[in-house]
Amino acid sequence: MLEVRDLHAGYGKSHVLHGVDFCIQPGDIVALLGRNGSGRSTTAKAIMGLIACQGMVRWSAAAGMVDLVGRKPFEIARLGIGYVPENRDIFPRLTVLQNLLLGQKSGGQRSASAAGWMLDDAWSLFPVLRERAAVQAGRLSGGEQQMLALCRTMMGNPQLVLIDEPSEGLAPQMVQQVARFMLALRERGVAVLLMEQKLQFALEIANRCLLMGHGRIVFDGTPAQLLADATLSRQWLEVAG
Ligand SMILES: Nc1ncnc2c1ncn2[C@@H]1O[C@H](COP(=O)(O)OP(=O)(O)OP(=O)(O)O)[C@@H](O)[C@H]1O
Repeated sequence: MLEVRDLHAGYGKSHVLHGVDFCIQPGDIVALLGRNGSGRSTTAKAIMGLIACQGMVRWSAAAGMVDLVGRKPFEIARLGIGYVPENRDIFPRLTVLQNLLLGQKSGGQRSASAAGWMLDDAWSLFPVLRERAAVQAGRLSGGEQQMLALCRTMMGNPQLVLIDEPSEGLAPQMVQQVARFMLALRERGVAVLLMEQKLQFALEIANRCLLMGHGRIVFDGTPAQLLADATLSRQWLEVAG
């Protein structure tokens, strides 16, 4: 469904991605792992059209196969790819409900056959959001803001969602809720690309993992394969919880 080939991107003269290759299939939860600064967020920004890039990013949308390179972020969102950036990107002065309804407007078209993601889905996965529906998003705790950011993106009805460091700064109980959220997405056939620093969290929920190093994918396999190779972790990952 998403095929990334020979992707190059960076910031001005700083070349960060040096030919990234990977694929994501429907219902996959793929963890993109690597040391700090290895280029995980840059990969997400390049796929979303937020920074200039070269290479190929093929996406099978409802209308057929399209190349995303050179498209604008709003077009990419409408084609069915959601993005939850590390800073969560919610509107702090709007209420929880207003944030969710805005998310509905920014996403792709709902097909007649697909029920799509509804407010009730957000409420049932994260009941605290319903309780706080009329509260300004800026007044929520960090964990609640993360829940809101995840649900807001889902209101756009993406088939693939790129989630950057969702566990960052969250209490362990909240991290478990985020994990349950991702497993609920998989049940609906939504694919996830998870940029994560916490190895244990990522490997518990992912069915595949990619390791980034030197601006490329240096490993693509299952969590079990990664865990079986201590050299890989030593070489490409920091010790992470
Ligand atoms: N806006 C920017 N301008 C210039 N350089 C940047 C910018 N954003 C990131 N970089 C640099 O690009 C490299 C890759 O950063 P990126 O954020 O993609 O890494 P990461 O793997 O997501 O790790 P982290 O979680 O630490 O951000 C780093 O060297 C970083 O300093």
